[in-house]
Amino acid sequence: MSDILARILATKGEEIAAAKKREPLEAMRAAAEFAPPPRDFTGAIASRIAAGQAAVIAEIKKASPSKGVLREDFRPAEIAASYERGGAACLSVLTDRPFFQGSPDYLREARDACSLPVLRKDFIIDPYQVYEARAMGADCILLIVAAFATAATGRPGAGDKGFDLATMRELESIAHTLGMAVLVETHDSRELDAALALTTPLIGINNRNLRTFDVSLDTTLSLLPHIPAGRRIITESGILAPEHVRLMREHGVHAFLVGEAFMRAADPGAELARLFA
Ligand SMILES: O=C(O)c1ccccc1NCC(=O)[C@H](O)[C@H](O)COP(=O)(O)O
Repeated sequence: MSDILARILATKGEEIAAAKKREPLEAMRAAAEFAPPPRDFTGAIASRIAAGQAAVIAEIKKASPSKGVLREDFRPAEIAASYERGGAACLSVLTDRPFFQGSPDYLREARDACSLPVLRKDFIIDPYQVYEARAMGADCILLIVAAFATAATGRPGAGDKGFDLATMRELESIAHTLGMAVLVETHDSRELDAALALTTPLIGINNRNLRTFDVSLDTTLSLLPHIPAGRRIITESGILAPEHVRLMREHGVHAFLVGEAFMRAADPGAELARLFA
């Protein structure tokens, strides 16, 4: 357990255990029932693409393990409003505190400041976090396939193709029951295979290797031929320049998850409009 993903997952396990003591599962379930109605995350992406535009999931993150602090002047509500003006289809808000300096409050503030659907960007491995996501107002959750590698869960034998597909399916099913979308994230062909065992149409390809932090847009290009029709491909990480957008669109990828390029700009929404003009 020496790589960063393993460390994040170990910390997440402790965090979840503490949260369950503070607020038991039943209470979190009830809170999810009283959350504002979900916004249509998948539909927001589909409608942009149907109109011939890029669908941008614009990320709100203060810091990351690979890059440190990205933005000192960090006001989620203002950033969200700026993203909406700049043409974002959806938002992604980091809620992990220890590694990304995120917060559930940032998600609430961002969602209240705009009309866009919002992804809870965190390391979701337990049903409790899915209810928690809905309770804080999330419209979509992220499932990172690498977090379900049987080596990562420490439950050898629970796996199928090396991944804990049963838990992935359970989390997807809870999210869908609560009216949320699911973005399933992959980085290689084994993870893609596992992702395709879910029913969600939203398949993310992270160009960043979460263990080494290497970023290559070839990751998306190499997995493209293996994704069946009917799934929506979202390229994630390392989109920093108009030529990156052009390259992806030339290969039929029209949905993007972008953080750093926007977070480093004085006006994140204006940078979005410039990058995707
Ligand atoms: O970015 C990291 O350092 C990182 C480390 C460990 C797990 C996840 C990590 N990042 C999450 C992401 O992949 C990005 O926030 C997202 O795809 C946007 O990427 P970018 O546009 O490059 O900020």
